[in-house]
Amino acid sequence: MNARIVVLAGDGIGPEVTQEAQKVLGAVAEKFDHHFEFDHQLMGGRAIDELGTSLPDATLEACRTADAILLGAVGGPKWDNPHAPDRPERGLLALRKALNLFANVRPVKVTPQLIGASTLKEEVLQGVDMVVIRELTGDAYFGPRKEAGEEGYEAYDTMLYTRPEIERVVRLAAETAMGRRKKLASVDKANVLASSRLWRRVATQVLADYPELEVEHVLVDAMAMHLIRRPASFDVIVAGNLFGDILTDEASMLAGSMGMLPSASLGDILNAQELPLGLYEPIHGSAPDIAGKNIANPLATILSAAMLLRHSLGLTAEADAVEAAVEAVLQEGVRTPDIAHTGTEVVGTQVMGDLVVEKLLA
Ligand SMILES: NC(=O)c1ccc[n+]([C@@H]2O[C@H](COP(=O)([O-])OP(=O)(O)OC[C@H]3O[C@@H](n4cnc5c(N)ncnc54)[C@H](O)[C@@H]3O)[C@@H](O)[C@H]2O)c1
Ligand SMILES: CC(C)[C@H](C(=O)O)[C@@H](O)C(=O)O
Ligand SMILES: [Mg+2]
Repeated sequence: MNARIVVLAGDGIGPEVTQEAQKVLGAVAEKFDHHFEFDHQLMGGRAIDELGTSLPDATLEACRTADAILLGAVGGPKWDNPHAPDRPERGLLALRKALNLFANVRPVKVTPQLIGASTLKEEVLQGVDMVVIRELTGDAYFGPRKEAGEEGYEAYDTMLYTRPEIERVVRLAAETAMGRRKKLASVDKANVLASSRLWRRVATQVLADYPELEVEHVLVDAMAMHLIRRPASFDVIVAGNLFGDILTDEASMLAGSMGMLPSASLGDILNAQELPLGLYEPIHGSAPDIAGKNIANPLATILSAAMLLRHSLGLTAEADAVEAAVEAVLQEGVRTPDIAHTGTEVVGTQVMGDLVVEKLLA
């Protein structure tokens, strides 16, 4: 097949990890006889530096017309000035919103080979295999906001959800659970927040259509605890934008590192007539502390590329092959520093990418 993949490398380790994912996608094209065009576009901090805006019009247009989008990460201390007119992260939020990518799918799977990389006990990690579906275009991220300004007294961000916003993401989570172990946990803070009470009411109504599902409503603070106490008991978790953001960084440590969790940001896939345009990105950020050192773990981005193959290009065998190649490399005890433990061989970002390619082409 022919596909145009927009690559938004971004800032910090973004270019380092997307380079490895592109290498792997190139190997997929070679092995399976596809033609992928990689269309590099500016977004985030570099776009502010070069074009004065975090999401240039040309980038948005290239994304809209692409078959899929692969993103590294944006942001960093260079652009942290609170008085600057634009921020790298704003471009990412604007892109998600413009493409109506309301569901951020974040699978959390503990590979047996990585249990040693975690600080948690083996019996807690055994069998962890969940999908967190994070709502991505609502909540405090997009509600009415007031910045304080230099001498400002107050500032606020409003947690705003509407019924349709909750309905569509909960339905997507329910359908996902129906195709898995039929368990769904919906996260909210309904004991305190009005938006969460609406979330719980709407979720309950939607889930009435799925009597086969085993449903639990969990308060977000308790969820933070349950995630490390009984992670294997979760199948699909659905949460609002902010709670989902925080809980998945926590959940990444079940898998061993932030460098292991991929994600797919999708729109209305339940009613789609054709393969959906999606944005695929690791859940981690631009990791300024390790940028430019060739030590970042590229696997989250490589696994995001596998999700891209599966969801936006419909290439299931190819996606499986990438995931199998990653597993094979881990099986051999090769690790980037973030997931290294006793008895493993430590390699850099580029060698990790090369080894995945090698396994893929073997
Ligand atoms: N999607 C995105 O573009 C995205 C996501 C999260 C954060 N950010 C931005 O990134 C910047 C840095 O944020 P942060 O430091 O809080 O979070 P971060 O995710 O960049 O880093 C947190 C910690 O995890 C480590 N880490 C992250 N990815 C790694 C990888 N692939 N391999 C090995 N270690 C890895 C980092 O070294 C750091 O110690 C901020 O500007 C933030 O807004 C962007
Ligand atoms: C950088 C930031 C806007 C982003 C978010 O909060 O959505 C990040 O943390 C993520 O998880 O993708
Ligand atoms: Mg995050």
